Amino acid sequence: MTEQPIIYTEHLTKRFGDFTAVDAISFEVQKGEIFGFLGANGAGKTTAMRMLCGLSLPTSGKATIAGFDVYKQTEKIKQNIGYMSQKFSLYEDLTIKENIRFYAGIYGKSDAFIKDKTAQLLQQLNLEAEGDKLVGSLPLGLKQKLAFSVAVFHEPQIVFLDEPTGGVDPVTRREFWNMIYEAATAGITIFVTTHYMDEAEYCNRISIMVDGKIEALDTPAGLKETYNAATMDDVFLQLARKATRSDA
Ligand SMILES: Nc1ncnc2c1ncn2[C@@H]1O[C@H](COP(=O)(O)OP(=O)(O)OP(=O)(O)O)[C@@H](O)[C@H]1O
Repeated sequence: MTEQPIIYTEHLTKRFGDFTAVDAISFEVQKGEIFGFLGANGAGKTTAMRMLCGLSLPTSGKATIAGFDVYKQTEKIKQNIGYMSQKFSLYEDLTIKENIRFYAGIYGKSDAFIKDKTAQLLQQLNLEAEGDKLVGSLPLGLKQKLAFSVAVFHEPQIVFLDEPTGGVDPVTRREFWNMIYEAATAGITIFVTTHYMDEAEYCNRISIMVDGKIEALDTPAGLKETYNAATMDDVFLQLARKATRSDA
């Protein structure tokens, strides 16, 4: 028997007035998968992701996240997911420990859970002595790794990452992806947008959006074969060239 997909969408659509930002997308993601969600600027990725996170109601179509309905069970969805992006992450004017406590508190974790897991997290990031430092004083790469750790702190079923490594140096991006792999191995499903094609190669499967539609969806190897391309960069460019949207 196959497991229920952890993310399921069918003709999921979002219109703003008469503009269709997300146009009838249908796909499934399995538990523990690392799923890359690619597309040129303006393709509709953020709009789609906001619907999947229960932050924005679809205009039409269906979607369930961890079995919860995106129309009726948005609170359940929020409890079962983690989220981070380059734009929205930690509070710069709180310390590392304060940030952890704040986010863990939102998810109703016990003091004992927070204490144990905080020690574990600080050790993993080699930050044992830095817990009382302000997050604003940390370098960007470290801030992003910390933000990821905080996004999965409450052990969500899925974590949504919106361009999590934007502006981060290649070595730190590599380390960041090691953390993603560890989380996926622990059973957390990863849904990630990125503009870096080397990162796309690290995903189990990738979808590529063009003008609100999913134009391609496969493994990196499968996409390269279909588009007769040597690299993911080449696949992406072939598809992105089809875009007609003005901000794409
Ligand atoms: N609230 C809104 N009202 C009207 N149009 C919107 C709104 N939000 C997004 N759009 C439009 O929908 C389209 C898709 O935007 P979206 O931000 O989802 O794209 P994206 O693929 O995430 O792009 P980027 O990589 O630049 O973040 C764009 O043309 C954008 O201008």
